Amino acid sequence: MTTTTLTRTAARVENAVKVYGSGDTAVRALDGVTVGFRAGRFTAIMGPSGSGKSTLMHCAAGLDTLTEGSAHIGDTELSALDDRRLTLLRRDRIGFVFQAFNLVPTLTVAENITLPADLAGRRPDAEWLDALIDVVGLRDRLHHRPAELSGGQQQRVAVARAFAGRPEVVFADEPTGNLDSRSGEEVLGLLGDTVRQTGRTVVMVTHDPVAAAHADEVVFLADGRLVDRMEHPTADKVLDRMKAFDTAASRPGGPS
Ligand SMILES: Nc1ncnc2c1ncn2[C@@H]1O[C@H](COP(=O)(O)OP(=O)(O)OP(=O)(O)O)[C@@H](O)[C@H]1O
Repeated sequence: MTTTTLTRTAARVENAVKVYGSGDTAVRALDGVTVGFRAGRFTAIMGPSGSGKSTLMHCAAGLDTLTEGSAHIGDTELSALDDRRLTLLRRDRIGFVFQAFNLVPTLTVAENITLPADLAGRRPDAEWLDALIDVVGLRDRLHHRPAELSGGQQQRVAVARAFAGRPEVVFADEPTGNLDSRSGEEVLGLLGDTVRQTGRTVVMVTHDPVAAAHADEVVFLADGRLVDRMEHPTADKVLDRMKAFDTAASRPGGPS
């Protein structure tokens, strides 16, 4: 039994293979990845460009399907769900933050945050929302529209929206990609604070060692394979590990 199966995981994939295309042009974006994302923690997925980070996130979150293997949110195996139930699972149990903030420009900050719940016909938990608004520091902006906010503030709204429904896991794909470094730091600090203050789970794809250093743990992909995990990362340690991808010793199947 591996550590992964002994620890409670909010999301996991087992023997995940993803092949895009077919024949001569087929790309094996995931090549047998088994990884669990621990509940109540902030995990970063790192790796060189094209290593399969976004593919892993999309398949783990039910935005895309695996070619082989399985993906689970909690105890639910995603391939067992039809399209309708998968849509409901994404809506009810997962939050998303993307590089583009994806806010609705005609709605206020408050309306954007509660939009998923409103669309689902659910009343958001008022106490939870109230606490969340303080964590993201948007109380004095609730009646503004996205265009009246800075990029960093808009991404804070997207973070609040992702957590508003108390999801089991929030997936973030390069959430600071459109932000200057200071705003990026704020959003990353916010993701970490939200995890630590609320016990929620975040899985973030990034190629930036400074961003990864905000996480509790980093998992490293190379050539579609999981090659390492690192607890308590620092930017320097992550950068050093990334540099090692160029050496033969770090290649899958190579000496460790
Ligand atoms: N829709 C697609 N069709 C064909 N190939 C794809 C598709 N999406 C990704 N790929 C390929 O799969 C591999 C993994 O891509 P992926 O986007 O998951 O990597 P990544 O680590 O997130 O890269 P980056 O850091 O550059 O965003 C790459 O070779 C990519 O070109």
